[in-house]
Amino acid sequence: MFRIALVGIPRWPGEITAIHEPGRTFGGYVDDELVGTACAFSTRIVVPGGARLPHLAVTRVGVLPTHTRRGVARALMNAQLSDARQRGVPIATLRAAEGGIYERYGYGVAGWNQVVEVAARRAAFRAGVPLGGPVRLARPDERWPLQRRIYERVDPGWIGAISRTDEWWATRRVRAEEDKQEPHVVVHGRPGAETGYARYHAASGPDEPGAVEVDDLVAADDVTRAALLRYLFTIDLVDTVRFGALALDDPLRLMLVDERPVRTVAVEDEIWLRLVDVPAALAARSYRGSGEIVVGVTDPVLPENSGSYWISASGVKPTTAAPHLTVGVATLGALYLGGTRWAQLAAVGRVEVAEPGALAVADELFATDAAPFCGTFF
Ligand SMILES: CC(=O)SCCNC(=O)CCNC(=O)[C@H](O)C(C)(C)COP(=O)(O)OP(=O)(O)OC[C@H]1O[C@@H](n2cnc3c(N)ncnc32)[C@H](O)[C@@H]1OP(=O)(O)O
Repeated sequence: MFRIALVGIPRWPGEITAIHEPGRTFGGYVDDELVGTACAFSTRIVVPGGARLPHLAVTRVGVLPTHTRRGVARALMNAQLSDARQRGVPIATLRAAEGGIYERYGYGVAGWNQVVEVAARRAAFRAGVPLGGPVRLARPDERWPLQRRIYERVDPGWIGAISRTDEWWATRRVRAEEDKQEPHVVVHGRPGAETGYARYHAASGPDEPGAVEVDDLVAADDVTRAALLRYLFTIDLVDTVRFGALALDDPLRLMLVDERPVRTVAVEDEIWLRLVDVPAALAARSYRGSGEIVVGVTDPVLPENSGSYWISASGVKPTTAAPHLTVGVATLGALYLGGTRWAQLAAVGRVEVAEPGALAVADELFATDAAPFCGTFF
């Protein structure tokens, strides 16, 4: 059904149950006919301060073209959110097929990624960039279990990173292996103690001889990362290395003598974030500085989130005090990982400001060191 809703998805070759987590698929029915779905993977997400919170990775939202625009998706999204709330999941995120759909359900854009192309033959590393240890290519039979083992060992801790489930790996594996171009996995670190990998394949466009696309890049440290990049930039006959998703503040440019071989060809919204349990999610992240503010939140879909919250570096608690700043839950979702500033959203009318000085306090409280980035597509 989802393949009919989202035109262009290839037929799934195996058992569909392998890619659906039990209990996480909602169906929308009209007269006993299945006309819509909303699915999810149960993972964990890293929030500012490093806590890993239960997280719903929402995916495969679709309604048959014969039944769109009559509230099926709305019913599915609302049911999914209520269910997550009851199960104690404080955060949901998704990747949006279109930008105009999900804000009405309380999702805001909390993180972006950039698509980057590197003219590999011109990419010379600066003297201070680590050489890294030797790399090796994974054998086809070990490719997938090895990626998973390394991902779980590295256990990415950047803000916005998520864990990956059985169903997620099953989906990725089949989709990557059915591609015309075989995936290759290059690995860094001693066998049994690998510290990172990059998965890439030859670009398939007829006008792209000599181009490879990197679909996944995971490194435990700077040494590993440098080693994997050095490998990718020195493959014979490869002129262009395209990274499908890097963090906005990725240091790649800074590693090179000349930055110009690195070109950002697109910036895309990546993390659409929904605070399912506002007090739990606010209390789970860290805050900076000595300021304090009262934030008012409105959430028509999950009204139990509506209210005022006192926020400071020492904690978060509900309050009856009048809010300094008031936002819809989608705007709070956009702010939550620190990727957007309160002052910016106030300037475009997305924050109701009762106390103008509170904007600078809020920006200091919510500030983080790194741009939020997930790096896991679902
Ligand atoms: C996370 C992911 O899975 S991304 C993949 C999303 N899926 C797709 O793009 C597949 C193709 N599209 C579809 O299946 C459907 O059109 C859906 C799922 C996007 C929407 O389903 P519908 O049942 O038509 O949505 P529903 O009738 O509940 O509409 C709810 C609201 O969203 C709006 N809306 C629905 N689709 C869109 C859209 N593509 N762009 C903008 N607004 C939209 C409706 O106008 C309605 O607005 P309102 O609340 O102001 O009345």
